[in-house]
Amino acid sequence: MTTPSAPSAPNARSRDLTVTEVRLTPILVADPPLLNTQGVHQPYTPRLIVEVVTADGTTGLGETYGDAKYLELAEPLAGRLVGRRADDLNRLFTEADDVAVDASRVSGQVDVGGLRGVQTADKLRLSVLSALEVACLDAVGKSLGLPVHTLLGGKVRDSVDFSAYLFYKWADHPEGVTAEKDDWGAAVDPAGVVEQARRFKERYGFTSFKLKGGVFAPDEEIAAVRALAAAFPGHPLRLDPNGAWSVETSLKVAAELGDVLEYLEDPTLGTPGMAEVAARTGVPLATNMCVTTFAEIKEAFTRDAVQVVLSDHHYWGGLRNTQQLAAICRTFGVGVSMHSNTHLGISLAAMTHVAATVPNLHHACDSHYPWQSEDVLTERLTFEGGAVRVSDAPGLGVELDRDRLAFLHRRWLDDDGALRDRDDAAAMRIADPEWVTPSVPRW
Ligand SMILES: O=C([O-])C(=O)C[C@H](O)[C@@H](O)C(=O)[O-]
Ligand SMILES: [Mg+2]
Repeated sequence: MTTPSAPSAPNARSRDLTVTEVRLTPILVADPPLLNTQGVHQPYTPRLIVEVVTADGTTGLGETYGDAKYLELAEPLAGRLVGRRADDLNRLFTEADDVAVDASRVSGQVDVGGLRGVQTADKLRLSVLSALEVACLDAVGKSLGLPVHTLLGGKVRDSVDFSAYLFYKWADHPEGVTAEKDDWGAAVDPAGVVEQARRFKERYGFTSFKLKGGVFAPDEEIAAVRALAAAFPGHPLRLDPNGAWSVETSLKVAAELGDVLEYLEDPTLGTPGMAEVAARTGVPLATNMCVTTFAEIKEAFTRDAVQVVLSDHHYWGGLRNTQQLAAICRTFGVGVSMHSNTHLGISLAAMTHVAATVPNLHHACDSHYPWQSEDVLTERLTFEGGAVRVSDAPGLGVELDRDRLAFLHRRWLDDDGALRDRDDAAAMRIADPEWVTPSVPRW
């Protein structure tokens, strides 16, 4: 018997995954005047771009929130990564618990900008670690010639469905505010929402629609969803007022729209309220506000408060935690979908890789990406038939455009600090000086 000759051993240097440098670049990216229950999006929103460089010369990319509270943590957490291998992630996450979080950043209350549930020290750390994890996985994948989904155990689908994320919006940011012009026009009534949906479908092929609600009185939003149902019969529809309604209002909306909604998202704030609504309606409830940490799962699932959890690798702490969340949901018979804040192509690529590995992802994912005219990639990701193809290229399969990154970083440097923290209520006060974040329930 002949012994097959051993495959040539990889050049050890070419596989040295020791992290030698982590580059953190805060940027400001253009954002249209999208309305939500707290106010309106700023003309530019902060994001943080992370580059992890390994000793073999590979650079991995990650992206997360860019507000000051995340930047403060990014430096010390990145420091923990330098000198460690990029595939030594479990220990990084464990040791990250020692990194102190400024107590003034942790209110224990619902996040003021971004509507992502309660603020905790752990969640702040995880929001930064997620970008480090994604950048490490990108670097490891590039170095080994493997796509990120393979590092996560392999894809179970070749493309990931996304839904159109409809917003009430103004045509322009308030007069006098420096902003990029967008070509979507205004959407402040049912006809405007239907027109926006039509354009989403034409441009990207989306076949399901989510309307961000909590902006107008519930009857107006019910009328908008009814108009969508009439214009797009049979298309899954969702409405998300970010907890702006009382239990009784939630039940009224559920009764009126029950025949056309795929699910109602965070109609009311908090697990007890969601549980009460869920007990009194057959319409499935989804959340990215009352289940946003592992600690919140037990109460919500045992009370049957939510039927779908919208995962988000940013605040859940990365792609592997997203898989763990999906496994817990599967155990409890709870559905999984995906939440999105304003994000760029690095995050869309990361979302697509992890979504491709989750067997029980039965709903189209949210993505703000179509609203972002700017990116830091050499090539934008595209939606075809409402879906993003899962890349089989090494790592995430995306490439950084350094000139674009430098341009968007320059914008951040030039800002006087007014835009470096997302604050939708402050942005609204420019148009309406009397505006205060509405107390909930608003209706
Ligand atoms: O599903 C959600 O709740 C969101 O996407 C929250 C976001 O912050 C959205 O409301 C926004 O960007 O205005
Ligand atoms: Mg939501």
